Amino acid sequence: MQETRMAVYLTKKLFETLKTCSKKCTHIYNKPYIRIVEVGPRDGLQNEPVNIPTEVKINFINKLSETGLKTIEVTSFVSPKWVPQMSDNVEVYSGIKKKDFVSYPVLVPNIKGLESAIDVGVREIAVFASASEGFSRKNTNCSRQQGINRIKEVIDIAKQKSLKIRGYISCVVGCPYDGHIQSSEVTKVTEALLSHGCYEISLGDTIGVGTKITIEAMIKDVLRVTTADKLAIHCHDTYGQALANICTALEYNIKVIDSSASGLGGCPYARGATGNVATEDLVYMLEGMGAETGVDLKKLIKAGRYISDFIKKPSGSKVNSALYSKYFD
Ligand SMILES: CC(C)(COP(=O)([O-])OP(=O)([O-])OC[C@H]1O[C@@H](n2cnc3c(N)ncnc32)[C@H](O)[C@@H]1OP(=O)([O-])[O-])[C@@H](O)C(=O)NCCC(=O)NCCSC(=O)C[C@@](C)(O)CC(=O)[O-]
Repeated sequence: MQETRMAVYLTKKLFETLKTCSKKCTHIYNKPYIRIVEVGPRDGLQNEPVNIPTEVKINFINKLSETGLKTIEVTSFVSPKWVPQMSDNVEVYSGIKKKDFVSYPVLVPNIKGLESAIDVGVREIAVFASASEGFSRKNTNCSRQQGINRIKEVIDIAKQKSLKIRGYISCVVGCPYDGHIQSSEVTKVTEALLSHGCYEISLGDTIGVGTKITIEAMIKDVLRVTTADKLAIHCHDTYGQALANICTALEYNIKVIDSSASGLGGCPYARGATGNVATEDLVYMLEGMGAETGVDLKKLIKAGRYISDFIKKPSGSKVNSALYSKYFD
């Protein structure tokens, strides 16, 4: 009798242990993977007033390539008259060490830019449209619809060359020229870019005015016409809302997030826009929430510090400021 009771007790104990173990295993082995799209070398540097030597850009990208990031947007093939900082696009793209399994997209506004990108061997491009009329005109010198038509021309050729095509939509909640943007406008542009052939749409809060409420309303509207696996979020941190807004996107199952090492960034044609959310802060937050990013934070901090030291600006990343001396002094 005594032995039977003991056997029952031991069996129960064993089941409890297995249950705990399987819970732990799920936690360890089934972490949700969040893909970070590093935009520092492009969005981060395009607005810098000082001329950054090509070699410095290449070193920065090579350091980022060593961190485990899987997507690094390296430059843009836009008009050098409009964005002089990116005029060394060919040299930057040709000069970087390209790692297997890392994608190095470039921003392309028109066929001229696409042709140059193809000539230098680019495999992935990013096209960009605006949810607002005012920003479209200031940034690309055409109306929103003309911009979408131009993108279609670019995509048609890019598809023939089997390039991957990512799409950006700027000003998804607010525009520096038109003010508040209706979510339905973002949804219309999302639908157009997806139907033309973008594999993913990055929703850009270009001037960082979004809050949980406005970002949530916008995402909900966009999700009427697509699914979360086709979306990414791109938050500038002008009002300190970027991480909160990213958490909102995560709640809606958006698992691709754009960010910029050291929090660099801003668009020359978006008055008042400051940097993107810092990649270091994003990685720290995501890993702290139990997600997997595949990024080595220590290496990332070094890459972020390399570029902010060069441009003689304090790092825009709180995590970089907090951890740099701990790791490297
Ligand atoms: C779209 C255009 C070209 C129209 O600009 P335009 O002046 O109407 O174009 P154009 O066709 O009349 O050309 C003007 C001159 O630029 C040349 N040109 C024309 N295109 C190219 C090219 N691709 N590569 C090299 N040169 C080019 C062209 O050859 C010509 O030279 P010229 O004959 O006078 O000597 C211009 O407005 C432009 O380049 N805009 C890009 C502005 C930009 O890069 N903004 C920042 C990126 S968007 C962003 O940051 C937002 C995002 C994506 O991060 C998401 C978010 O945060 O929301």
